[in-house]
Amino acid sequence: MTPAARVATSIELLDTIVAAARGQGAPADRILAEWFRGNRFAGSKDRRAIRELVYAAIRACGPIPESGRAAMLRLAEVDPAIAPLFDGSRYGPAPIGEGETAAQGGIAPDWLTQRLAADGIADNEAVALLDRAPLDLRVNTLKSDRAGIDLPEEAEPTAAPQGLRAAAGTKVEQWPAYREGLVEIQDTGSQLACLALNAQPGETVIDLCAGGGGKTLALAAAMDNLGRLFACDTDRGRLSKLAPRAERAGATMIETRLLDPGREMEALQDLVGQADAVLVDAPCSGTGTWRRNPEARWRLTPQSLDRLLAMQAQILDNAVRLLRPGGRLVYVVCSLLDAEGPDQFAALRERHSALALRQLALPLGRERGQGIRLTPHQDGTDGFFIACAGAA
Ligand SMILES: C[S@@+](CC[C@H](N)C(=O)[O-])C[C@H]1O[C@@H](n2cnc3c(N)ncnc32)[C@H](O)[C@@H]1O
Repeated sequence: MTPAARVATSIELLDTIVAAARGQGAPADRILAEWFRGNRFAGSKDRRAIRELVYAAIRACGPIPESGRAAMLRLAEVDPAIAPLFDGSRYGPAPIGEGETAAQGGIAPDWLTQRLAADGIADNEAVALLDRAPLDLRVNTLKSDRAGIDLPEEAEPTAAPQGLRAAAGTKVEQWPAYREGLVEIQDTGSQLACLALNAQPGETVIDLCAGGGGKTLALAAAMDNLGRLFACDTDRGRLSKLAPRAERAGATMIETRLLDPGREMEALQDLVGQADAVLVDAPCSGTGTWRRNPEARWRLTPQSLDRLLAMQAQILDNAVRLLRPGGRLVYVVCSLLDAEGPDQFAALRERHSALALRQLALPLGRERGQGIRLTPHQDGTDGFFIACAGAA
């Protein structure tokens, strides 16, 4: 493909991505993967270039753009290599018309940019939300450890006890160490969220929003496969990804529980008052993960945020019921909005006055409200809020 044809294709893909974001359709990654599958004439260099262009254009727009072309014109404003490719060539985009307008730049839709700024995420902190994420790994202590592992490529230790950072684009999935479960791909912030729970061998631990089990696997390693570890989620598809991952990681102790939304406690009755520790990695707006998922900022609305806030409060109340006396709860969101983090946690402690604040000692992050905030700018991790409370 010519460079101009790649731009034209990227514009078409951006049209699909914008429509999907408006209608809560497929994520950008899936749209790209499907296009690549159906258009084999695009070689690996074309695919890489198109992916780069599409994501650069998504990052360059703040609010959702009118069209793929407007998004690409916005990229042309910040990348001088793009405008000359609007050359009207056979497979290229039409020349830029006089007075044709580009999409608006910025960090996010205006309402969201303002909310983040009010919550202390402005200037460099805001810009860093759209950086490219590094590739972080966690060495699985069920099979190896950071000091002893032999990897095919360089990786620097991170602040997480078993964390390593590889060069972006490293094909970790092709490493024998990955296929054999010695390393997992996991952001340093996620690793620290697991560390905050301080899960110990022999304990009863509940990962209440386990999803595909990224954090569950880290908890199983911390517990050395000893004790009881429950991975719960309302999403059957996500939860079903855990079994093969657990097998690869040698995590043999995990029991999964599929929960019915709105009736979660029915599947958890036998665990009421039993847990030494509950991790609530709650569904959230994901404002801290835009580095990986920049088009997510076009999907969030004030209404969907309100729904998430209600869901988080409900899940936290469920978590409290699972704690044994003296048990602990760690609340995690990969969001930098105070409403989802510090305010949600403070409201939990107001509803349950017997919950005592537990201080966290993490190697990264700064205090925010009653917990710790990690940010891409300050900590080089995804954005997180993490807090811990203990039952009387
Ligand atoms: C942030 S994700 C979890 C990610 C996961 N812990 C990991 O590390 O990969 C939040 C999860 O909460 C789940 N969820 C949504 N509503 C829930 C509910 N009422 N109870 C439990 N889990 C719920 C979602 O399906 C989603 O998988």
